[in-house]
Amino acid sequence: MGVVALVPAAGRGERLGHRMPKALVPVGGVPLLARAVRGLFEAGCVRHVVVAAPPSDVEVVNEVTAPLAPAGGAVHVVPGGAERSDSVRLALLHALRELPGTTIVLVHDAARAFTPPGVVKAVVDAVAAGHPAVIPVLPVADTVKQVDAGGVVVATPDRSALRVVQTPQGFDARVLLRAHEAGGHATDDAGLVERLGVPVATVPGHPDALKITTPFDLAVAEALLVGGQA
Ligand SMILES: Nc1ccn([C@@H]2O[C@H](COP(=O)(O)OP(=O)(O)OP(=O)(O)O)[C@@H](O)[C@H]2O)c(=O)n1
Ligand SMILES: C[C@](O)(CO)[C@H](O)COP(=O)(O)O
Repeated sequence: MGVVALVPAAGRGERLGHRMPKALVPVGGVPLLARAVRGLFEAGCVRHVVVAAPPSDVEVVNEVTAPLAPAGGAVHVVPGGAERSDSVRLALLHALRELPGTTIVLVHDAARAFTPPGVVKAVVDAVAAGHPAVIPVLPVADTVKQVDAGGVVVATPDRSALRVVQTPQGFDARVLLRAHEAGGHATDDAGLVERLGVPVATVPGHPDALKITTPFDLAVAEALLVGGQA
């Protein structure tokens, strides 16, 4: 089973508002990207990771991630693109060109630095069991409203049928390639796969797999470390 993980890490982190790219921002002294990559390897089923780095930071990203690879594995770093989907596409093409035998591809945000290895394993197991696309999800805790352009409520969707989506998202490599070859952008890779009409299965996500987006999220991440939870 050839499992390769792609880690889009080329975002600027505008909402975090740090002076360095978000992937390199440290929590407890360790960059978010290094934590995310370490979690992937700790799952025990990933040997190769392809990181899409900010184009001006390829070298530093290489220095940060190269030592994390297990024996027989490696971290490959490629320059990312303008949007997340572009970064994933560039990493995917690199993986399929340089790592023949890749059958399962995970796509994991650098910003989800505290994702438990058990979530990674559950996604891989579900793809290996025959699901072409698998995403980790959580139930929605709050009541959700749909609003119009003016912010006026137009509907209250049934939240029992809604899920919050995390990463890593796992795919049969051929399906993910087809989805990216079809082009376009989506906020997650499952969104591209859905457009092919391919079913996307779900497995339970984990609250620790939060996406570190804002300064508040970074404070939550620091608190998880202090509390010994992550
Ligand atoms: N052109 C881009 C944009 C985003 N990402 C990555 O996609 C993941 C999810 O994106 P998000 O957390 O929203 O990060 P940013 O785009 O950096 O955040 P912001 O919108 O606040 O700038 C991150 O690991 C980010 O580095 C990427 O690889 N290439
Ligand atoms: C892929 C993702 O993490 C799933 O929740 C998310 O869609 C990426 O978020 P972004 O802020 O739109 O880049």
